[in-house]
Amino acid sequence: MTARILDGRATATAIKSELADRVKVLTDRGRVPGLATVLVGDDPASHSYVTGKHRDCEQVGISSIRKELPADVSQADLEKVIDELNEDPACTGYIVQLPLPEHINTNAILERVDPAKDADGLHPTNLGRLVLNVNEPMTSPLPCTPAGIVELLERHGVELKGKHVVVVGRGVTVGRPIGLLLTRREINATVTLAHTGTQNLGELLAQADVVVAAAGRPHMIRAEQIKDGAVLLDVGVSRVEDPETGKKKLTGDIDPAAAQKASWLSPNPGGVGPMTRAMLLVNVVESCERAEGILT
Ligand SMILES: Nc1nc(=O)c2c([nH]1)NC[C@@H]1CN(c3ccc(C(=O)N[C@@H](CCC(=O)O)C(=O)O)cc3)C=[N+]21
Repeated sequence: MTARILDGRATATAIKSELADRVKVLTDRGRVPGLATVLVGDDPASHSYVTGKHRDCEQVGISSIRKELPADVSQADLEKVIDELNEDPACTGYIVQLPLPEHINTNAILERVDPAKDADGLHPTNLGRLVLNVNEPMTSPLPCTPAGIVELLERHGVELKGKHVVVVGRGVTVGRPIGLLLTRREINATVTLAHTGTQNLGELLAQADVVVAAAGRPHMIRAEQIKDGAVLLDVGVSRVEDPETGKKKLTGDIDPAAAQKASWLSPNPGGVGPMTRAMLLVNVVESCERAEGILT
């Protein structure tokens, strides 16, 4: 068997075209959604991610604001930028690109973001609402990657009800929050959260109907570890040197050979990455709709 592809690019394109219609409704009412990005330092990967987000915005009619700060920016100066965005009516949602430099207190920055403008869904208030299940129906943003994974599976008709999902990775953006979403009653999956300290990962993977690989370890999930017909989502990315060309290339957490055994595969690139970006746009549009009283 060769896995069918969970096509994140095509799905993100479909979501963007739906969003363009909703953006038009807002714009016609005189309210243009605006995404701001805050980028600290000059990491080329972060730059290219942020550029992609601005391109997405343009495609759906969302205006965008780009703030760039030097790598040695002080905590106070970065907080000033956050305060300005919280006040700026042209910015209806924003993200602070992670990771931030070591000298910055990242949690203090994330907490300073106005929860109503939190396009990442990573503000403690919004994560707390996710735990409390109060963001049904949609009273606050969801974290983009978990929401993107659920949307990608739903739009391909992959059933999660009663399934055992093994999540590998405990990061704040994916591993920790995704179980909260997948175990909601309307989705009803069973979730195991594994990480680099898990001793019996092999046993867990052998039982997994769905594997969410989000550890950031190149090709750590191998074909022989997974069940025949498992659904695989390759979320982690690393930049590793290609031994043939000597160039750095993007590598996921799942060994490509595993695709032969899987029923569905979300590839990397082309899977969850574009979905994450699409859900960021969803969060920006919804925060604007909420402010207009269109979404309750
Ligand atoms: N505050 C914050 N929010 C984030 O959402 C956030 C962040 N910080 N820091 C970094 C990670 C990483 N991330 C990606 C999103 C999309 C792709 C993506 O679309 N990738 C394309 C390939 C892009 C390429 O070729 O470079 C794909 O998977 O097909 C990748 C990575 C969001 N992140």
